[in-house]
Amino acid sequence: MLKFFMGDFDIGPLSNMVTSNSSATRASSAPANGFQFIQQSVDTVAGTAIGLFIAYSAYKNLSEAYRRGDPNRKAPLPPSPPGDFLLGHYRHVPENESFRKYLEWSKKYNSDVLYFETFGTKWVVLNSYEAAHELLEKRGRKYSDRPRFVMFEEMGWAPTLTWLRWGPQWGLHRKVLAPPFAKTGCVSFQPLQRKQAMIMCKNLIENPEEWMSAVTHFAVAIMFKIGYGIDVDTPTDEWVKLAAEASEAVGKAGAPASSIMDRIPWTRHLPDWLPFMERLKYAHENKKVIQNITERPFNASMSDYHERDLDPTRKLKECFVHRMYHLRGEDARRNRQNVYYEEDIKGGAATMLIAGNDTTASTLNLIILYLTKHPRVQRRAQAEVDYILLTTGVPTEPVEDYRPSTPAPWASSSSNRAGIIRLPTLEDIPKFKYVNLILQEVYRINPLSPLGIPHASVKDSSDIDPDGDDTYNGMRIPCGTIVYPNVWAMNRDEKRYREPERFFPERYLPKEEGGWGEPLPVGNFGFGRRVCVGQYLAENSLLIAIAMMLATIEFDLPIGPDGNLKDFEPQFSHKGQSIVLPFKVSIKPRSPMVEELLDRHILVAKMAEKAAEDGKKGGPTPSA
Ligand code: HEM
Repeated sequence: MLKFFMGDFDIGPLSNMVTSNSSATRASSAPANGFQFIQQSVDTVAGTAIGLFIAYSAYKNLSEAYRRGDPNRKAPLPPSPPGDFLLGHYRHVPENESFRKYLEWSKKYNSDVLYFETFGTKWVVLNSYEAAHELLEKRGRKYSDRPRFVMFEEMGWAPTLTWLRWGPQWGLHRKVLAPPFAKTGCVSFQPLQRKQAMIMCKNLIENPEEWMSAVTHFAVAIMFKIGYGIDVDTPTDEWVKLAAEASEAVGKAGAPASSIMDRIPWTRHLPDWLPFMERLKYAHENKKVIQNITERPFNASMSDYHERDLDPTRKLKECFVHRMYHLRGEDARRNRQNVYYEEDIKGGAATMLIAGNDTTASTLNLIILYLTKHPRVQRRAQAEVDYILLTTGVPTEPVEDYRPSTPAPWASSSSNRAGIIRLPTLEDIPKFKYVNLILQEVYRINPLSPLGIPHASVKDSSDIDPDGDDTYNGMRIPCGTIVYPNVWAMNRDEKRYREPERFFPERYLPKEEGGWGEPLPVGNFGFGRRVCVGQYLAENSLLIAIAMMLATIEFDLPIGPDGNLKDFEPQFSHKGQSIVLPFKVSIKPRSPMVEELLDRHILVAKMAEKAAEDGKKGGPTPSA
């Protein structure tokens, strides 16, 4: 039976079935001896098969009619590859790297929008920027829902903005979380980001073997401070471990809303030891990790809050949890209704942590990979940083080497040819044009969420169709369909990008500056009304971190056993997020001076932070 449901549907000639059906009718009235029992069983199976065949034919005819676009019916569905009876496309969409398969089908069926269905769960994949822009951005209100993330529910998530369905609770969370991370709002976090960037560079230089921990620490320390007011001092801190475990649990959970539980929700009640329920087992095994990351930092932050609230000499921290509790207290004092419950505060802080730390760290890992593998790009970016640090101006033409007259070869001990005497600041960031192009090229070639986080369509007051179905380029998108933007495919679209597999940051420069004038990549932070809340915060973190690394560090290929530089083929994981797996890299300070420079600046930054925190008691400022 199982094989029947899972396998391709093939029921045999119709004449056999008619015969079997009539014998089924006869057998039902016959006395049951051994032989008749067998015959009865055979007939029952045959009868069931006929019933299923009729149901299947009806299903097929109906869906064919939809596909053809019967003029009396609605527009046809977008094209889709053949599927199985009942299970539809479930078995046909690969669990790993499905974004590649979707692009392949998009070319095969010559359509940028593809349609899939499993047990009544419908989804479309948008393989072009044009489709994503039209549906998710221009018709954003209709496409701002999320599907139910049944697997994540099984993992035990508190209400988090990322997974919330479209509605008042989503609106409330977004209203609270978005303003502090808006372009202007997140300026207040910049001193913290710069301090952590300097600490990261120092850790990279001191312990190059553990370079990935230094990067993780950078991202975790920022999010813990912003969310909970907790200082995460070193890469070996227990909070880093906790955050890394949670990131791994989410990262390996598979693409959001793609498990069998998401497609067929009742399967969540099946035993998790069944062979096809591995992802349910995974959800159960990782429940504790999700519980830890949601509860433990929150409890620590709350006990700090209560201590400070009772002590008139101490100021509350400028963090999300303290700010939200302070506002709750204010509401209570003024007899105002408070709509943000403790669960919401807990969920909001956990959202920031999970959505913000791993994404930033994984992007930095990719940056280090591409800088290491492309020394020409690294040299050009360093030249830009050197120029800006020394002249405080912006290069008027491409700087390949800030001191072209110095004949030192790249990767020599004298790589700090410009002899920098200061470190990048946040005011410098807008001037780092080439550094920003490197970041854009990393977004394009390796989007962290190749299929984004799925949206879903809802009924909208502007709908023409009474069922809330929508039409795009003559194709019908039924109401309630899950929508995946294939960001990976969009950023490899040959109509937009020449040689899409090549890492070439100059492609975005205008033609008169020697570039190809190509558009910046799209979709790395999502689309429309669900676009990433933390985009500006993340970009500020990334740009100051990259600039700080370029100013102080030289990345090179690792040294092989023969003493020469050894090139390598990076390995990636595409389970959930697309990340690069650990690799070896040679990390050296650009000059002995940079370590001292880092030490001095870190000390100054810590003192400034302490002074701000020890200010007189009062609630956190509204922008915190
Ligand atoms: C490089 C870093 C990051 C990347 C690549 C990234 C990517 C994304 C993507 C693809 C989405 C889905 C958007 C959509 O559905 O259309 C998203 C949503 C979200 N991101 Fe980020 N993100 C990053 C950093 C951050 C940070 C630092 C925060 C912290 C505040 C954050 C908070 C969120 C939240 C709360 C959502 C859900 C928004 C909603 O559903 O309404 N992200 N992000």
